[in-house]
Amino acid sequence: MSDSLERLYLAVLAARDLDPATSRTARLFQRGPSKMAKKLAEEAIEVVIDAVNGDSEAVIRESADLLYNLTVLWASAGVRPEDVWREMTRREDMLGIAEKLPKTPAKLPKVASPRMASRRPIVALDGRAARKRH
Ligand SMILES: N=c1c2ncn([C@@H]3O[C@H](COP(=O)(O)OP(=O)(O)OP(=O)(O)O)[C@@H](O)[C@H]3O)c2ncn1[C@@H]1O[C@H](COP(=O)(O)O)[C@@H](O)[C@H]1O
Repeated sequence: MSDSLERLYLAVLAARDLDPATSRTARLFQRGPSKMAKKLAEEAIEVVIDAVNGDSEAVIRESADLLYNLTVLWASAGVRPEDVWREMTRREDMLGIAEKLPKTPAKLPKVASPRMASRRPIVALDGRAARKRH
């Protein structure tokens, strides 16, 4: 799946400077991040509605639209797909599955995953402490 997203991301980058009259992506870049964010939020809501209605075919279609709008917003924010994969790997190493880190270090597993055992321990900071570090 990441290959498809990476190909889409490159296509979005290539379309950014096309004619907004014929390219939806160029039009989104012309209208800016707030329009991109609005479209992404709309797609997320469409996925939610279709999932609640049990319409899995619609969930598939709207999820593809959601991922498209997400890659457009990534490109606009200067985020690359590999940046997101790296964060997901970091979480997977920390917790065994790619999920959000607990807010407090106390909830982190005592024993890191085998992959982490050989690495320098990552200390997960709560939001305040992390902000202070930068
Ligand atoms: N992968 C996509 C892609 N997925 C979804 N969409 C667009 O996103 C829309 C889904 O959003 P909506 O449901 O809001 O559709 P809509 O109601 O027509 O949108 P609005 O009228 O609200 O703007 C679809 O109708 C598609 O036009 C995409 N548009 C472009 N791409 C790819 O992006 C690249 C650049 O294409 P252009 O933007 O056409 O240059 C190419 O590789 C394309 O394949």
